[in-house]
Amino acid sequence: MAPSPSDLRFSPQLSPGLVCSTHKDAFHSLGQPQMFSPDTVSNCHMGRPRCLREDMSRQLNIHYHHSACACSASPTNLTTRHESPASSLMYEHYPNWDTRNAALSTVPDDDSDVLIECRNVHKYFGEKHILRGASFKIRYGEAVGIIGPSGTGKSTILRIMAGLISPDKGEVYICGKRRKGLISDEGTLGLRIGLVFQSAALFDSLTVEENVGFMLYEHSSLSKERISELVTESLAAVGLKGVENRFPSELSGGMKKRVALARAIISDESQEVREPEVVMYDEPTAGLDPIASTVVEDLIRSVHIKGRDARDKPGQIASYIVVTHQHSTIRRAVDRLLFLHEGRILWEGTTAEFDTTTDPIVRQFVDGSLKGPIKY
Ligand SMILES: Nc1ncnc2c1ncn2[C@@H]1O[C@H](COP(=O)(O)OP(=O)(O)OP(=O)(O)O)[C@@H](O)[C@H]1O
Repeated sequence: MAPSPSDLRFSPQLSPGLVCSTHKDAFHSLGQPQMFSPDTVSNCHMGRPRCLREDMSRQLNIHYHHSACACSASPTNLTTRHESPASSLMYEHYPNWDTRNAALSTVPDDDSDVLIECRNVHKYFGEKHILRGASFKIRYGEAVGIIGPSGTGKSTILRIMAGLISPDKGEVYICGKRRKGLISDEGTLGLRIGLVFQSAALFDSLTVEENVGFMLYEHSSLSKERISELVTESLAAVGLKGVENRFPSELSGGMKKRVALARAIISDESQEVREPEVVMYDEPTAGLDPIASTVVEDLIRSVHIKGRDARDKPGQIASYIVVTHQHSTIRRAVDRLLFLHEGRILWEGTTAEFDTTTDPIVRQFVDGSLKGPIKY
């Protein structure tokens, strides 16, 4: 039954044109205080009160533009959280946003949780046309696997999403905003992206502590002591203790992967706004024995927002993407799969659908059969 106005326990006054920084949607108040039920309010991934969805608003008989959703935060609430006026919050995240036209945004309502989108991405290496129109979306809260035959461009698409290389054609959108250059060329896009390389890519001449805290030592205003504490916390989250002073050469392969993960998840607490984070793992279990693989697969799950880390605290990673060839990793560490073939997404579905698909190419991959359309 739809709640009646008497069920509503608080009534923040909405500010015309205020943008929900999570979903880039805007609402226009109708010149009157609007009523919201606490039931409709939850925290978005930026830690801010989250949008009301359109269906909920209909139920509550709240009127606003049909394609927009309403951020339930009051200006006061936002001011308190971010120490900036609500209006400047909007410009901080969406400097080109036109408040008059905000509700006419073409961003569809059901794409409001898309963190990364690749649209028709192409990449050449010399004469080789590797990516040939890869298009897909990564949504908030997802655990996505990218699979497919060798050399089809899986690592390349990760590096493009991470902003390490540019596409030759097509676009990458980060939280709805088009990425224009490489990660080093641009300021914040509202999302942190971590890439954990297959090799772990640790600096051999630096200790574990220096490796994990590298970005903070280089770029944050935090004290050395505080960074050291954060490094210890980050290592604890991946189940490592007392290894701060070791060098990478003194670690096993599985430990190196954990250290690389700790480096990906450490966050700069001196930043005013904590952005959500997507972590990408390039073959995280390659070269590990089956038990070490299981440990890493569970670790990947544990630092996700739907998991609990080694300290039994909720994970911080909004979404993650795993490139893998390992069937155990496909089944244990991800929920949705993208099958990349000849530079395009040929198939996508859940891990359960992967097992039952009749697509001949994907089927051959599932079965590991030599018979089928894929020839080596
Ligand atoms: N920097 C580069 N310069 C030239 N060629 C490259 C470069 N990076 C990748 N390639 C080529 O692009 C193709 C795709 O490479 P990529 O590593 O993305 O494939 P993959 O699907 O991840 O393969 P695998 O499953 O074997 O790891 C390969 O032929 C590779 O040799």
